[in-house]
Amino acid sequence: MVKICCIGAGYVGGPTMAVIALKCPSIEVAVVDISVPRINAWNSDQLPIYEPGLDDVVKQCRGKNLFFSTDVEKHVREADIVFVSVNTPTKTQGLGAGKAADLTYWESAARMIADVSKSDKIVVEKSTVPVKTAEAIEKILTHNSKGIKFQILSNPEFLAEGTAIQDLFNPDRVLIGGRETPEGSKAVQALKDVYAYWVPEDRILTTNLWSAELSKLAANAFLAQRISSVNAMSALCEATGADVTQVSYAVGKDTRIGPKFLNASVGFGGSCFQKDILNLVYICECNGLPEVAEYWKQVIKINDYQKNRFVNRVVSSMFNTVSNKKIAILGFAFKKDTGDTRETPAIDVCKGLLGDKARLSIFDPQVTVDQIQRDLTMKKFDWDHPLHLQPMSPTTVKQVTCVWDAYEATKDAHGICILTEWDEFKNLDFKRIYDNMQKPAFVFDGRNIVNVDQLREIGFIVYSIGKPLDAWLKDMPAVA
Ligand SMILES: NC(=O)C1=CN([C@@H]2O[C@H](COP(=O)(O)OP(=O)(O)OC[C@H]3O[C@@H](n4cnc5c(N)ncnc54)[C@H](O)[C@@H]3O)[C@@H](O)[C@H]2O)C=CC1
Ligand SMILES: O=C(O)[C@H]1O[C@H](OP(=O)(O)OP(=O)(O)OC[C@H]2O[C@@H](n3ccc(=O)[nH]c3=O)[C@H](O)[C@@H]2O)[C@H](O)[C@@H](O)[C@@H]1O
Repeated sequence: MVKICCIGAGYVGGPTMAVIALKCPSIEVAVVDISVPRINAWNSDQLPIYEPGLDDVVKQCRGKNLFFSTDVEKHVREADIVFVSVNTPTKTQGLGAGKAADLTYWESAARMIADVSKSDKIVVEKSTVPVKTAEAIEKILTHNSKGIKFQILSNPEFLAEGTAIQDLFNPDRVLIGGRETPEGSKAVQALKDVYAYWVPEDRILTTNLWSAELSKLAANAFLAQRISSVNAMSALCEATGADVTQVSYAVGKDTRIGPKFLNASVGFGGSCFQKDILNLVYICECNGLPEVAEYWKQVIKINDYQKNRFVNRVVSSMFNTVSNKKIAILGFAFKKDTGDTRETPAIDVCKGLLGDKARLSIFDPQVTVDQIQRDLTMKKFDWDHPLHLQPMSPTTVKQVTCVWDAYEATKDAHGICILTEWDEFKNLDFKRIYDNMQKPAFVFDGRNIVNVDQLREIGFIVYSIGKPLDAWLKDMPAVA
């Protein structure tokens, strides 16, 4: 029986391995992690991450051919294939600080694999890593190998949160990069055989190691670039009276461009887009390509501009001050159908409003009070470290309350900011909400989910990203 071990039981390791176990009943899969609470949660009824369909997959295989454990060394030693899916945060100190990927967790995993192994293994990069990481990992493994042979493969993951199970069941492609040697090809084939249980062969792409590593960074950069492009257009739409939804639709109808990923928003969030682009920028700079680095940097600059622009709209619309005003924040997760708040635009928007002394009442159906307080007090990039290394009891922000209901959040509020596109926000009783708010009552829709005309009819002053401006807002400056 082939044995797989995955180091890192996070958003990628957990769902990916659960799906491999489900689709390959004859393979034994162990997911290991240094975080005891995380593994305990994977072994309980309350999984550590919220992902539609995941509970069902885990229930079908846990205890049969899927195991979650903190006994990292035992499972690594026994495995034929070891996936590494640990954190690769942005460095906060030293060379490349603020851009380069911090490979501390990867390196310690590689050293441990070399230490405990007693048989040949295939080691698979599942984490997103800088180009040429495989070379460094190879060196660590071979210099400590005691005669054991390791083959390194790059198998980046393309799932998106909220649709992870669907994406894993039916991936657009699986990418496997390996050394172009007979041993390398054999290892690539072994991993191909795993995916071939359920992925059609023409969707399993094989490349050299460096192409696979770079393709992952490139794919995220292209996706984020689309969002920054449409968000840049949203500012121009507001200035000219065009409607960004109509523009996106018209542009996306061109089959060469396509309709997906063209929704204007308050900005993209999530654990990877910014991190991976910063990493790409750093690699370009290190390779003497400052113009290319500058090009990709713009994607992040526009994203920051969009978040600032949103905050400035809120403040300038409300008579240039939100001091002591209650602002309801609907949605804190970085997108719907996840409880993940890593790099969510809500953090920057809330901090911006708090900077202008607002009082915030926050509601998100999947995010806890503790998480929100941690996010609003944590230093940039601290979130991307294993849980037990993060500050656990930071000071709470007094002007922030978190509630479990949108009606409670909006009661007596002066304004509402919609920051996540949760479906339930589309069906709120906005007449009831309006009646219980201070007047004039404002709605700032950062996700373009409300029916602007209906809300205006109720009496709201409405701002919706990239849509023709409310008469109220027309003469207000919206400087970013
Ligand atoms: N979150 C996402 O949607 C995607 C993430 N990725 C990439 O996958 C990698 C992992 O991301 P996530 O799963 O989101 O992170 P995560 O933070 O949810 O999970 C990483 C896990 O690794 C564990 N860990 C760290 N060092 C370890 C060690 N030496 N031994 C054992 N366990 C260790 C941590 O405790 C943590 O539970 C990152 O490189 C990320 O860029 C790639 C595609 C999608
Ligand atoms: O490497 C990763 O971590 C993953 O990053 C993204 O997945 P994810 O961040 O989970 O979610 P997305 O659906 O890509 O959304 C990212 C952000 O962009 C925003 N977005 C997305 C699409 C859009 O049209 N407009 C827009 O503002 C979302 O609201 C969200 O804040 C990629 O889509 C995955 O392919 C990749 O594997």
